[in-house]
Amino acid sequence: MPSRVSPDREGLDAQRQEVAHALAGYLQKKKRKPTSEIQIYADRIRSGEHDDFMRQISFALQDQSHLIMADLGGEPAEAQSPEIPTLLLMHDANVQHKTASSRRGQQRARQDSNIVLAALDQMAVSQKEESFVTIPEPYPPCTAPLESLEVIKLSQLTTETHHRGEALFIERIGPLIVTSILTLGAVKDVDGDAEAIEIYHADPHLADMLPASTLFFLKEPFLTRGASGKSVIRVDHPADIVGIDNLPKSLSSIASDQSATLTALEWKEIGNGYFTKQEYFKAGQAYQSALKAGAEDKLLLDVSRNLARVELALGRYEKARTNALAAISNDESDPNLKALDVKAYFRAASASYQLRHWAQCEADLRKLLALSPNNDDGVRLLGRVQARLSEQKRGVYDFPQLLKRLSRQQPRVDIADFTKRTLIGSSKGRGRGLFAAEDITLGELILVEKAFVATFEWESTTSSTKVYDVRPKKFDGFPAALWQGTVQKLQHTPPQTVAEISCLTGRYSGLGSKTLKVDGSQVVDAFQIHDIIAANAFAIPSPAKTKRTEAFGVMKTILPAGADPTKAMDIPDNCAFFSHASLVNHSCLPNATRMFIGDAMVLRATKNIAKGEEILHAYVLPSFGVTERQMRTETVWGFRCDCKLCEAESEESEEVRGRRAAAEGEAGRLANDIVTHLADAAQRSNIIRQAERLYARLKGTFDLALYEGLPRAGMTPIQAALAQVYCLRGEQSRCRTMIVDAFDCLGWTLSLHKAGGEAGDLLSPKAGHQTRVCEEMVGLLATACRVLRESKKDRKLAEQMRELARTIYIALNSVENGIEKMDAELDASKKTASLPLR
Ligand SMILES: C[S@@+](CC[C@H](N)C(=O)[O-])C[C@H]1O[C@@H](n2cnc3c(N)ncnc32)[C@H](O)[C@@H]1O
Repeated sequence: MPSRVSPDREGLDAQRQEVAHALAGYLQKKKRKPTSEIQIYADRIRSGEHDDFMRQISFALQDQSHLIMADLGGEPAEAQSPEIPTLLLMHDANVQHKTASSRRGQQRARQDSNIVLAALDQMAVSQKEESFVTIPEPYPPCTAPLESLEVIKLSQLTTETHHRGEALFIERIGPLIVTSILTLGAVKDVDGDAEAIEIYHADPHLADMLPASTLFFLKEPFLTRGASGKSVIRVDHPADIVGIDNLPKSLSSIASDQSATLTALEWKEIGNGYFTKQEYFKAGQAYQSALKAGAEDKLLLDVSRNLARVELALGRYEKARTNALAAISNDESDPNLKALDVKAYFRAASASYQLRHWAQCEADLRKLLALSPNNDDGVRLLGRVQARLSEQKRGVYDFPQLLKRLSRQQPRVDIADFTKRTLIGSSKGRGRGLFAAEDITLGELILVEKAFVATFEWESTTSSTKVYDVRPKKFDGFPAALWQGTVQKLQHTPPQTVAEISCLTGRYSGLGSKTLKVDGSQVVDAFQIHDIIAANAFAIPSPAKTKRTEAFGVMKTILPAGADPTKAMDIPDNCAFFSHASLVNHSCLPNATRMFIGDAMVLRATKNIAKGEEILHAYVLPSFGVTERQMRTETVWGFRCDCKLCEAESEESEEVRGRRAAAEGEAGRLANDIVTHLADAAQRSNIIRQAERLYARLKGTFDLALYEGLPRAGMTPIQAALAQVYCLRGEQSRCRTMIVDAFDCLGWTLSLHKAGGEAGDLLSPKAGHQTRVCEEMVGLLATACRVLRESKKDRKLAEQMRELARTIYIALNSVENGIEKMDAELDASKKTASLPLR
């Protein structure tokens, strides 16, 4: 039985049998009589139905299926298949979705508030138990102003219908229950008819925005089956909810409540009371009411300044800046007003800093310091913003210091982006891409970017959530907190940034890059953001892992997020997404490599890149075989790579690829043993001969004409191990030959004959194809340095190898931390030192 399932049609029949067999085997092993549903499910697989998620079932099972199969053959199986329950959930979700769709357009039954409220708790429990959310067929947010919609009652709603051109005017009743990324509640209309409501990506202050008994509008409502299987009104787009605070003038009579009876001063006092209690949302509402009540002159300035402070606390930086500027009197004759202007400028500057508008922040601070040159807060913030401006301009960062400051409490960095070395352009067959705006040398920074949103597993219980997506009928893990955080942040983001992010690739294009403010809210299409995240999110290591770069060894590059199709639910819990870096396209022969420091991505050149060349990194590591690489890129990102490496590998027969995979596995294991016990291995000729035979066997699997100029990465571990052994045995010539050969296999020409002008001159990419640098190169160069030091005339060359190793180390790690270990080992006893090359 093959351990990997090939996705082509031909193999499907055999796979179907295998999966059905595996499922039956699993049940047999568990001595469980198949429930009728499982039986039906297995039968359907067997008979060829369900082809659409056949592949997923295979993927889900493939890791376990060999164990299950072994079990059927009488071998004791160690693991049980955790995927079976997932398969069954997927099956249920499918059935429920089909049932719901068949009810489209049916009349809704009238319900009493008590019935709906009684069901609410039960709905929350079942949602928690199942703990997955369904993504329906995407539908757009309402872009029509409220005034243009016809108000309807709950009784007019029909099932599985989007009520376009209509709006509900409803009252919230009972509690709001937050489960994963959705908030459950209940509403009733003027007739006392009630219904449950499910709000996705709700504003974190929803309970304050819509306290119980508050009336609000819901634009273009959608009645559907909820997560619990019961009927609910589902709200996916936050802007579809319009509170009566936000009503357009023509409808404002609805909101004529007690706000008219209090004075602006009274509202300000109420706001201050809330502010003292740190109830910022309510404080903000009270200050808004003070403005509506006609605050004037000094009161207007005070309220605006206070509102700016509240908006800063709520993370609504654009509004914070607008209010701070509205609070400036420009009256320098009155020392009190002047002092208050200093405060307002500081709030404006703080908002600009958070918006990452560095030049604007500096300008705000200059105005502040003109009024009060020694203002401590102003001077301090000016220092920070000048550091950001310098990072943005020069791309100089104190990476070791940034790493040192990272912790679970502080996983984000305070830095500016450095993107000016790249330009957005069109990449043939790949959509948009990033291109070098100037020549970039191996090891240099290409870009540094802080994530638009980053989420860390310990910050949220919903960092990843199981999701059933009705479009591909796919049940998978999804970085739900990142999705929710992004939808929420976009509500309060300047339109230009919203447009930039909305331009990113996603299967469903929704509103595209159109930015719209309707009824006081930024309209964000939650489904569009879902698909953008699916195609553009990156998995990021936790700070603890990032700090491991301080040890000698190169941090593992982690694949971009998006469910790995070979492992359902295998999604990383720390995720981020970047507006600029997301534009980098894939190649198995990349010229860039990335690493993360907290929530920042650092992209470096792994070869010399000429101005105008496209920047490419590997979404999937080239060390996977071509079948696996293409299956991954197709499933997650919807494209098939057509690089030279994929082309060459595709031309090879299955037999050759299989032979190579087997030899690579054996060679990798032996190389690992050798470098772990290097001194011992160097003494044992039989091990050396075995390694040499394996090396030759592996080499023999490559057709050199087909691989002309292309890397053969699988050879590196055994070559590196042999180079070290030769070095330790004093076999200088063989060691040099092996190192040069190893570089050749990686796609580089390394000159080990005479010192060049610069260390970099000794290494050049082979003609024809792009190449990449990898961690093993550092070890190979260190071995080269050691072997060259043995000969007096090669001392200069030895030091150049060391320098080259350092350049590559930094290209891969971004920090020098840890390289000193290599230096120390090189300087220690020449004979006994061993380098950790793994
Ligand atoms: C992270 S985005 C990269 C930016 C994207 N090209 C754009 O225009 O927004 C990933 C998407 O780019 C495209 N892409 C990336 N690398 C590609 C490649 N080697 N060949 C074809 N399409 C590619 C695919 O559409 C993929 O889903």
